[in-house]
Amino acid sequence: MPELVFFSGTMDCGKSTLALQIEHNRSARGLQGLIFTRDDRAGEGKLSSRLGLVTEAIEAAADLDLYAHVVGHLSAGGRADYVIADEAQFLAPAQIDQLARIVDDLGVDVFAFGITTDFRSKLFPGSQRLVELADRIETLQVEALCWCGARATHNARTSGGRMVVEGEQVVVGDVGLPGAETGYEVLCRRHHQRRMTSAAARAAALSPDVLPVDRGEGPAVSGPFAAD
Ligand SMILES: Nc1ncnc2c1ncn2[C@@H]1O[C@H](COP(=O)(O)OP(=O)(O)O)[C@@H](O)[C@H]1O
Ligand SMILES: Cc1cn([C@H]2C[C@H](O)[C@@H](COP(=O)(O)O)O2)c(=O)[nH]c1=O
Repeated sequence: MPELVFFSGTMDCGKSTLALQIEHNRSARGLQGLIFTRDDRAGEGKLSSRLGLVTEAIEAAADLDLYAHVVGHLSAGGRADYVIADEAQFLAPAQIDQLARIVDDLGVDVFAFGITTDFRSKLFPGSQRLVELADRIETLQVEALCWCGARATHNARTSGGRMVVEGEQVVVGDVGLPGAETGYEVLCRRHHQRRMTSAAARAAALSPDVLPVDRGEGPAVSGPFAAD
């Protein structure tokens, strides 16, 4: 049975890498897929992974009817054995319905990849629709980690290094750029709720207000993986 599968996780957990692997394994066996993406960091019409791989993709602009596009491709004699949709959180809910229709009316597997929640831990509309419609939701197996060592489950946005909780839902950006005007950091829920990024944790550990009294028991533990 063809399926609509939603591979979800935080930023930087390997979604695009998995999309590229699925594409590679299927095309290596002679299958032909259509790859959609939207607002990839590498630029328009690209599906890119932080491991350095990138492939051409169809930019799924807001007004692109994904179902009509696949039908048009088939009508013109093209093949579509499967469909990949990366950055699916940016798709409109109607476009997710179109993905479901590709599965149900055309009998084609659709693999969608995206983050579920935004920097305020609110659902993206496209991800909400995927949760509502997907046959299966798969959580990525490679865990992205919070600075404390716990599994990262939430995406924080930083502005000039400080976590922010107000702003536009969509701002394309990357993790690992703490000084950037807009950056992102993955956190566990506890530290997302407390707005404690790695920089904030480091600053708190260095603050004289919270320095532990030295009782001659060795160095105080601070930084990543320290208990807070
Ligand atoms: N230099 C590196 N060496 C090994 N693995 C890396 C390196 N850089 C990134 N990765 C892996 O790539 C993952 C991010 O992959 P990517 O597909 O870009 O994530 P996503 O699409 O979920 O944002 C990281 O979680 C890590 O496992
Ligand atoms: C949390 C959050 C993220 N984004 C953007 C930032 C990136 O461009 C993508 C996620 O890409 P990834 O391959 O999963 O790392 O989404 C955003 O626009 N708004 C947010 O709240």
